[in-house]
Amino acid sequence: MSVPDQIRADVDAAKERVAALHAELPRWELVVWTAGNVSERVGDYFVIKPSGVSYDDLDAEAMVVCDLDGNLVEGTRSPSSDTAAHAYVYRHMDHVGGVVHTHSTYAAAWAARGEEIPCVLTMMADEFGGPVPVGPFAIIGDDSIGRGIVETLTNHRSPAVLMANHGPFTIGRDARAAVKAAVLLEEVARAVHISRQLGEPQPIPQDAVDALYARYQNVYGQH
Ligand SMILES: O=C(CO)[C@@H](O)[C@@H](O)COP(=O)(O)O
Repeated sequence: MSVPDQIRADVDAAKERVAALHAELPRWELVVWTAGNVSERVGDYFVIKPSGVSYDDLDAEAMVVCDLDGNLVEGTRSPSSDTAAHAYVYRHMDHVGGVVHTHSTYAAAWAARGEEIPCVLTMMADEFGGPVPVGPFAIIGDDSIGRGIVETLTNHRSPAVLMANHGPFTIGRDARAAVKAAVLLEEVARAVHISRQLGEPQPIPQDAVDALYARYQNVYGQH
């Protein structure tokens, strides 16, 4: 099988982007071995990595394509073991164009405690719009993880969720935005963890969180 001709070029471009973005996971020390994955939506399909393949071997040609039910439609290897979770998110969150899953150390440590990361840094207000929430414990193999991600992030500002006893999933308008959220998540998870070792981090007032989030989401960057 393969994708419809009218999206062939878009799928091929997404394969290049998603392959390159997988290299960002070891670059920012968000993964060990093969323990992380990135996907990007292309119409009624999404591009994702093959399961268990070294990041050194993940080029555009290695990427596989699935439909929104998580069925493999293009590629010679099995898709990521988290494909069902990515697919569930795409089916139930129309605005999401990219999904990332890692087991990054500090975010996983907060997930192991089932504790949300409090909004005590301006970087958290900027990128997450408040605390980073915890999602329910769910075992890989069906829609449980995807359902937990969607239930937690629907109507929530955060693009990241700490799945209890597991690790972070992030979402974005595209795969790059989801990777960025995963990178900043691990940074704030580490900083708040370190802060709490020496005292009690101080929450940012809600009006300041709202102002910082609005600026960062709508003004920050090149214009
Ligand atoms: O933690 C798990 C499996 O338990 C996965 O998220 C991780 O190993 C990545 O798996 P894939 O290589 O994407 O299949």
